[in-house]
Amino acid sequence: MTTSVFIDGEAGTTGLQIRERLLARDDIHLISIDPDLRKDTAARTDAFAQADVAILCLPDDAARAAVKIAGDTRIIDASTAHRIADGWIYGMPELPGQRDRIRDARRVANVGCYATGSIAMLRPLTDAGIVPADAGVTLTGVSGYTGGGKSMIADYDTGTAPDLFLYAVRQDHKHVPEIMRYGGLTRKPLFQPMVANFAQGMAVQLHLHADLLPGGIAGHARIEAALRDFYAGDPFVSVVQPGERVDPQSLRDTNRMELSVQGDGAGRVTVIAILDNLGKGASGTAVQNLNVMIGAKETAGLT
Ligand SMILES: NC(=O)C1=CN([C@@H]2O[C@H](COP(=O)(O)OP(=O)(O)OC[C@H]3O[C@@H](n4cnc5c(N)ncnc54)[C@H](OP(=O)(O)O)[C@@H]3O)[C@@H](O)[C@H]2O)C=CC1
Ligand SMILES: CC(=O)N[C@@H](CCC(=O)OP(=O)(O)O)C(=O)O
Repeated sequence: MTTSVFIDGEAGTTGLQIRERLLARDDIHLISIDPDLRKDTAARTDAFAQADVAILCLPDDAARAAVKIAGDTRIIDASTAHRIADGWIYGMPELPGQRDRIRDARRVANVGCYATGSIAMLRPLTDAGIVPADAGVTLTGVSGYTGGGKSMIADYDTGTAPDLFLYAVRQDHKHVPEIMRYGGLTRKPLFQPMVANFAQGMAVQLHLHADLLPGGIAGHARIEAALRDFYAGDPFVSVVQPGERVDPQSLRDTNRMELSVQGDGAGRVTVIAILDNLGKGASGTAVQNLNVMIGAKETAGLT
C-alpha cells in the first residue's frame, strides 16, 4: 500500500531533508506543489486534501495556520507550535507507551532538537526516581547552525555570524516547556544553549551533583543502568562508553542518538547526548513518526 505525503515547507532546511529521506521509498508517494505556489492557500489546501499524511516544516505561526486548512489529513508538525497543546500526541517514540499513541494519532507534534537529547537523558532518571521531579537540574547544549533554519544558514554562509555564541541567556528557550512535561520535571531547569560554526550536529549535557541525589554517589552507576534499561532494544538510541573528547558532529546525517555518563565517579556527573540536530532532532524523527503512524518498519528510510 502506498501512503501519500505532503511536506508543507518542502524547500526549507527540515523539509528538504525529509524529502530526501522519503524520495527513494516505493511505499511513499510525495505530493509536491509548484515552488512558486508554496505559500498559496488554495494550492496547499488541495495538496492537504490529496495527502494521507502531511508533514509541516514551517515557522510556528504558519504551522498553526496550516492545521486550519489541513482538514482530516493526519499531521506531523515539526514546529514548536503544538508540542504541549491539547489534542496533540508528542512525537518522541522512545517514551513509554508513545509508539502506540503515535500509531493511532491524527495530530503528532515532532519533538524539538534540544528536547530530544534533554528528555532522552532525563526521563529514564525521573521515571526511576533517581532524579526527583523537583530537582534543580542544569542542561547545556551546542547545536550546528542549521538549527536556525535558512536565515541562520545564510549568516554563516556569508561569514557574518560568530564562530560560537550563547543565546536564550534569560532562561527563555522555547524547548523548556516540553522538556519539563516529558522529561518529568516540575521545577524549571536551567538550560543554556549555544550555536557553533558547523552545519549539523548537537551535544546536550545534563549536569548533576549525584552525591546530592537520593541514591547518593552510587547514583553514578545507577544512572548508567537506568539509561541502559530504558533504551534496551531501541533501534536508534544507545548508551556508549564515555570518550575523552566528545564530538557533536559524530552522528551527522543519521537518526541515531548516543548517550554517555561521564564524570569523576565521586558525585559530579555529566550525562551527554549526541545527535544530529537536523537528523534525529528534526527530519529523522519526523520520518520515524511517519513510519510508526503508517505501520511501516520503524527504521525505513533511516540509518
Ligand atoms: N532546523 C532545525 O534543526 C529544526 C527545525 N525545526 C522546526 O521545523 C520548522 C521548519 O524549520 P526550518 O526548516 O529550519 O526552517 P526554514 O526557514 O529553513 O524553512 C521554512 C520553510 O517554510 C516556508 N514558509 C514560511 N512561511 C510559510 C507559509 N506561510 N506558508 C508556506 N510555507 C512557508 C519557507 O519558505 P521560504 O522559502 O519563503 O523561506 C521555508 O521554505 C520550524 O518550525 C523549526 O522550528 C525543528 C527541529 C529542528
Ligand atoms: C540553533 C537554533 O537556533 N536552534 C533552534 C532550535 C531548532 C528548532 O527550530 O527547533 P524546534 O522547531 O524543534 O523547536 C533554537 O534554539 O531556537
